[in-house]
Amino acid sequence: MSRLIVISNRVSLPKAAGAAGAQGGLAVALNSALREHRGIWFGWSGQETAEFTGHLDMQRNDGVTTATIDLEAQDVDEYYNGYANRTLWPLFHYRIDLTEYDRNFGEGYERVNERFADSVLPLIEPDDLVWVHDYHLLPLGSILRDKGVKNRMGLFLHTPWPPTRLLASLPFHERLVASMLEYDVLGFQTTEWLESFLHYVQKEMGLKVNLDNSIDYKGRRVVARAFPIGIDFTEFTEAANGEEAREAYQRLKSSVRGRKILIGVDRLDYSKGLGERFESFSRFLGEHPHMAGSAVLLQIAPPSRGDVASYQQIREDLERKTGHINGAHAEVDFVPIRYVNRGYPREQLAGFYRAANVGVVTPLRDGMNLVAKEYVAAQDPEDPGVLILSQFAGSALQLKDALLVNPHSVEHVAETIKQALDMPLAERKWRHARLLASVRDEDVQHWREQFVRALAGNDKDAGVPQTQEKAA
Ligand SMILES: O=P(O)(O)OC[C@H]1O[C@H](O[C@H]2O[C@H](CO)[C@@H](O)[C@H](O)[C@H]2O)[C@H](O)[C@@H](O)[C@@H]1O
Ligand SMILES: O=c1ccn([C@@H]2O[C@H](COP(=O)(O)OP(=O)(O)O)[C@@H](O)[C@H]2O)c(=O)[nH]1
Repeated sequence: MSRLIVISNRVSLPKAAGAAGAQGGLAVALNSALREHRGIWFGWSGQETAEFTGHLDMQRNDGVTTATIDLEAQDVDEYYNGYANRTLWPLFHYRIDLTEYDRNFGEGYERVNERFADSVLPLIEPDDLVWVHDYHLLPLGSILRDKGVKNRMGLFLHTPWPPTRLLASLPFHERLVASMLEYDVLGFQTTEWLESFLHYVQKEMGLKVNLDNSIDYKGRRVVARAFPIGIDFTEFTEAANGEEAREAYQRLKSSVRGRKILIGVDRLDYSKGLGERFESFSRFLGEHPHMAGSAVLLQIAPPSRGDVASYQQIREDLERKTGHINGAHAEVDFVPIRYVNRGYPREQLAGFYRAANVGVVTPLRDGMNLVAKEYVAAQDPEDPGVLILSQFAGSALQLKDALLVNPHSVEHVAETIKQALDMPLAERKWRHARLLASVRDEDVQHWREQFVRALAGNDKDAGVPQTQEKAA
């Protein structure tokens, strides 16, 4: 079996992990994938230095070998806060109004991708498979090719891929996409993002897409497929049955004194639709006065990317909105929205999910959304909660038995909250059983095996998830 070199923007180091839960779905998925596979995980340490040295910090923790570099402040500013999170992230989440185009960001992005390439190069051996992750590193494969790397290389994009007309607003978009065609495998979360990508290469680059969705480019064949990411189902269900989860469950249950619980768990990001969610809950409370006082929304929202202005703005907006809604609906012994700006370890989250009657996952756009899958995995099958899920999350293509909503429609989400709280046990059970089968069968191991098989070049039909195929 070939060794795997995994490269992502950030590597989650147990020692440097900081606030629990702030790491997001990518780190969670890669940690569990790498524990299964021999190899190295390379990326940024998350630390800033005065000057870039290229020093590699190698560590072995919990069965995973990591190699990290520090970046200098200007790199972090222009590459991570700049091009990655002020240009590509909003654009890929259809927020052209928040997308900033700044020449320095583009230069910083290219400089850091070069630095990544130079630093990881000595670690790559001839038979290694190189697996690059996400929008931070789209041109890395092409830079490595220029430096003589002949290995099989793949890219997995964790975010949506935008429609062609949106992407065309990005200066030098052709160059960016052409650089991606130096990979051997391009993986997307869903068939929807895959189709957008293929549309772009046909319409903007005039390339032909073969029947198996491969593209012939400069004498090489690039395979493009959907590989929906999953959770580590076994690990998560074990956590959900553990002592820490039980304590968290009790703590939450006893604090609400018989009221129904709705739960949201999201990085504090404008793509997660938190403002619309709070409005919907407020509308529900206003429309059903007899139920006001009998349901609580617990929103866990660890701060994310706090140096970026749009994230500071959404934080302020949500604080104002929560204060306003709580002021309007609170009683002396009851506050309807518990808004918590900190992260929790997943063992505790599992207990909170299990205690909640309704999981509210309503992003305006999301590559996948692992919280939706974790909520399902944490339920008691004999008395499960109900998942309300945005039709614009990648996970909606698999979790079709959730209550699918349009998160922009406050009316629709408010009605769906009522439907979820009123749902009879029999319906809750059959919906949950189907959701659970999908979360269990298309887990993170399945995702990794499918991608690595395609990367190794010995698959014929890998990567087309059964449930998504039916939807397409
Ligand atoms: O590293 P950060 O800037 O703190 O952000 C955390 C991660 O956010 C994004 O996660 C995506 O990956 C998830 C797993 O595939 C997926 O479920 C979710 O829909 C995506 O938004 C980002 O893409 C990652 O690179 C970040 O690490
Ligand atoms: O307090 C928290 C909040 C989130 N998470 C984890 O962060 C991940 C979020 O992944 P998701 O795909 O939902 O969204 P992303 O943040 O990657 O956009 C999930 O595994 C959550 O369990 C966590 O461990 N603690």
